[in-house]
Amino acid sequence: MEASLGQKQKLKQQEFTVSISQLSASSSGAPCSSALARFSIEPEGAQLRFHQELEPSDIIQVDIRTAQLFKLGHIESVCINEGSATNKEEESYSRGITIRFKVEDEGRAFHWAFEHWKNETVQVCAGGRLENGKVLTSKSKFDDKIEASSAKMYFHYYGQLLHQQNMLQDYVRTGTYYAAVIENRADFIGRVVVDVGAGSGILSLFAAQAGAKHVYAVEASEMVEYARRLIAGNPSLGQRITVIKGKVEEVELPEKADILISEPMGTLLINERMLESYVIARDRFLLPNGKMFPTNGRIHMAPFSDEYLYVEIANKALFWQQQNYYGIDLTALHGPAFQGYFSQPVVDAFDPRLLVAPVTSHAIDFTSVKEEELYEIEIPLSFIASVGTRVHGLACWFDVLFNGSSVQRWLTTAPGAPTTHWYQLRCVLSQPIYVMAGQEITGRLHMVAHNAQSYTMYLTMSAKMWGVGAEQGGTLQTSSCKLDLKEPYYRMAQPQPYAWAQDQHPQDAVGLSLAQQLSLNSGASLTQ
Ligand SMILES: C[S@@+](CC[C@H](N)C(=O)[O-])C[C@H]1O[C@@H](n2cnc3c(N)ncnc32)[C@H](O)[C@@H]1O
Repeated sequence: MEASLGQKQKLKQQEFTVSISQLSASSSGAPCSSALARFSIEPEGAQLRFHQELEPSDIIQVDIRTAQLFKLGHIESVCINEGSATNKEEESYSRGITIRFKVEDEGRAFHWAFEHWKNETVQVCAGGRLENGKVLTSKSKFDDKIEASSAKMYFHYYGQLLHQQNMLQDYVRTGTYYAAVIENRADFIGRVVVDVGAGSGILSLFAAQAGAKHVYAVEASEMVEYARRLIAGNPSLGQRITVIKGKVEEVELPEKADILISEPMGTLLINERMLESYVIARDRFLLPNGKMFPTNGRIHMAPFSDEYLYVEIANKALFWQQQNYYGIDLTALHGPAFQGYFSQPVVDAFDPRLLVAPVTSHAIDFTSVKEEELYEIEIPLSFIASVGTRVHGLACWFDVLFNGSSVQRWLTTAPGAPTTHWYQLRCVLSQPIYVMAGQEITGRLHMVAHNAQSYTMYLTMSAKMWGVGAEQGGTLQTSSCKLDLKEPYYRMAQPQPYAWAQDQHPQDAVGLSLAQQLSLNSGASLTQ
């Protein structure tokens, strides 16, 4: 079944052997006959034709754009359409064709193919008006909010095996997923699972290992071809996995899921805006009270002090202080260049001893958050400084929880924990603030989603009045910055265990080529 789906792009058709009988106002209860159901692309759009074995000339043509398919039972469906028999006079009444499949899986595949080819028609008719007056649009929720060029680069990136390998080789990540699934077999055994953004298909295979009845692996990039191969190479698991190419915002599935599994986390949890797709998949495919793996996530934040990092960033703009660059004074651009460097969040693994106050957290419950709530995230900040120091900005990281029925497992990207390919993220203030031990630091982190699958970050941090006059309120110093989460500064060459940071300062790892930075992380090239 998978092979013929895979070849569809080349063959431009897909076939199923079924039994059919026709129901209509004028002919009821016609006998069942064996037929070849063929989906194909014709000049007028995608078509479904039934070629009957006994009367090969009697072809029943179904216009998928207007037809509807309903399940009658495990192996029986009905297709309601306004088609015509090609060898007969035009008939203008609606009719039903009962379709019987040999096994349930075949019916499931047929339903999937029907919806898939219908979508294909929608693409062909993008924005066009159909004869029945319905306006079809190819724009999905994803297309509405994401710039086409961003999506193209994004799915191109994930279509390459090397980037999937990079994620698979993050053993903290993949090992935690494996443990969370296998330790919670009870949540998978006999269940229908949807893998949201399946990539290589690894999580679908884990779900099948844990005893899932059926897994729908939905993936929008060209990685589906490799996922199919990987799944076919593990046949005992693969027979319970259907790979579906498309965006979770657009594909149709033949049944609802008991559990969703996904790895939608980008840098700082929210980069790439895939959490929104996870939430849309929940609303489209998950049964009420179904489970989500992961179930919820938290963004953690704390002020940090890192003189080396600050000087390193400030020094990057020194180039623009040259007054005689081939006879040209560059200093007019020093200001914007300086601000530009400080608008890049820094991604690296830092020593948690750089944190200067206890952590504050922002929780997101994937099972209940509304998609729109992820468009703009506002986090009030309030910390008590543990030491007197210069605060250079806000350090951030995240974790997610797999809230299984048997075991609760956290995947953390915290500083000091084993390093993941997400590392941690730091927003560096161009104007550091001075604090005394015990002084309150307030502020806010405001993140606004943009159509290039990331966020603009607005950070404000203030040191509250201290000592005499403090009772009047008021702030002593305030520093703000605007950053683009899509343009981080990747500061590390290789994923390192945390032990690295204890005897060697992270600053030693600076000066990477762009190529090195690109190979770092699943988010890296997306951000260039
Ligand atoms: C971070 S990767 C995870 C891949 C795989 N699940 C794993 O854990 O190794 C996210 C995958 O989701 C896919 N993806 C992102 N948004 C999607 C969407 N809206 N619909 C379908 N696939 C999507 C990407 O192409 C990518 O392969």
